[in-house]
Amino acid sequence: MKQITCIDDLREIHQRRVPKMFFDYVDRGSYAEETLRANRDDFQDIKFRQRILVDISERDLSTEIIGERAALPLILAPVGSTGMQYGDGEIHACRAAQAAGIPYTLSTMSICSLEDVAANVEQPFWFQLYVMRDRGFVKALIERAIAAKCSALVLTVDLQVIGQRHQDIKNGMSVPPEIFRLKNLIDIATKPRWVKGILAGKSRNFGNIAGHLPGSKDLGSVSAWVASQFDPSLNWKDIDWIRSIWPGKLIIKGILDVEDAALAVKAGAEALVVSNHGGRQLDGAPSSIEVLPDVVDAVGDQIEVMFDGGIRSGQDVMRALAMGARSCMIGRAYIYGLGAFGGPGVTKAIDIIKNELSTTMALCGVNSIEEIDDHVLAL
Ligand SMILES: Cc1cc2nc3c(=O)[nH]c(=O)nc-3n(C[C@H](O)[C@H](O)[C@H](O)COP(=O)(O)O)c2cc1C
Ligand SMILES: CCCCCCCCCCC(=O)C(=O)O
Repeated sequence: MKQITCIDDLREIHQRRVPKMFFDYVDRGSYAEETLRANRDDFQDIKFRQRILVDISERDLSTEIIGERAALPLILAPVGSTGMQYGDGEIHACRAAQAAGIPYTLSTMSICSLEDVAANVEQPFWFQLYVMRDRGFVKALIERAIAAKCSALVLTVDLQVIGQRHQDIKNGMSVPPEIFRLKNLIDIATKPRWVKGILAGKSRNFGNIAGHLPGSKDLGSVSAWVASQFDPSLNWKDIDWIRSIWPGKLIIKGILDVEDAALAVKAGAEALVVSNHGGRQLDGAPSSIEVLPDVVDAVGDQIEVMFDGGIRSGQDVMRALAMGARSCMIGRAYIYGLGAFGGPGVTKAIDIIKNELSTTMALCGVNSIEEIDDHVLAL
């Protein structure tokens, strides 16, 4: 892996090794992908102030994330269908995160179930919740997260309807995926490593939501399935209901508006994630980094503000921290590593970002995460 020097290298290998329908599901965004592009482009407008002759010999990248010590200000974001990128992908990713000393978030839409992951890792992980129409099922799901000793609940609030991903429709990325389409079969035949990895995995279907998947005869579009299952009536009052079941830390993910940020504070969440779902939902929404400073100004002293969207380097993490985020989630960056090499690829992605962050801190003359604020930026 010596030749791999950046997240883009992992992306390239992921693209070569994983069938196109699964790679595109990760890589692409919704509609015209304006927000997907903005997430990346807007980072590039943020420039650093180089500082020299500062003693930067003792740099410390550790920090606190919702009251727990973490080796880095980094969290692996919830990513649905991770186990389709690499067999038992959720377990590999969670192990890599824990070895690196950072939190891992298991998606409701994971392939490995809560129980599979809990049985195969050593420390608690976070669970991400989608609220479905069947509230009895949602309650049971939260209770499963409690039984699995999850240490935080991440409630995702920006996907009660799904933004259309054109490429997924063209590729037959339906529920379940149309792998038996001739084009997909031919593609899969050229990806023996992926097949081997998938066959080595034990989990094959969406482990958390068994009973809510369509039968093979009702094969349908992702949007039709989401419309039939996800609860579009979800609103702020439901937070109390979730709180009545979940006694632990609650993080609200998918905030892009200062008024919503204030409501998240009022709802008593421990943290919020400024996120546009990686440009996969409301196309035409601003990039996450564009709205971050306003959210931090409005609520940053009342709630822990986390950030995601477009992070592909330690420089991007530094930019988000400088703009007021306390920690960052990464989605595609670690999935590219997983698709390329399994667990070691996730470790590689985390290491790349860690080393880039460390070097960027040094060149900006800072020694600790707590020291990072807008003084590191050339404004
Ligand atoms: C393939 C894929 C699947 C995702 N699935 C989920 C999910 O199940 N739950 C969720 O809250 N967010 C999900 N997200 C959004 C991520 O948690 C995160 O917000 C996003 O990936 C951040 O942008 P980035 O990929 O540019 O880092 C998904 C993202 C990707 C790329
Ligand atoms: C077979 C394709 C799986 C589709 C699952 C659809 C649900 C979407 C939830 C995952 C997610 O958040 C995302 O951005 O994708």
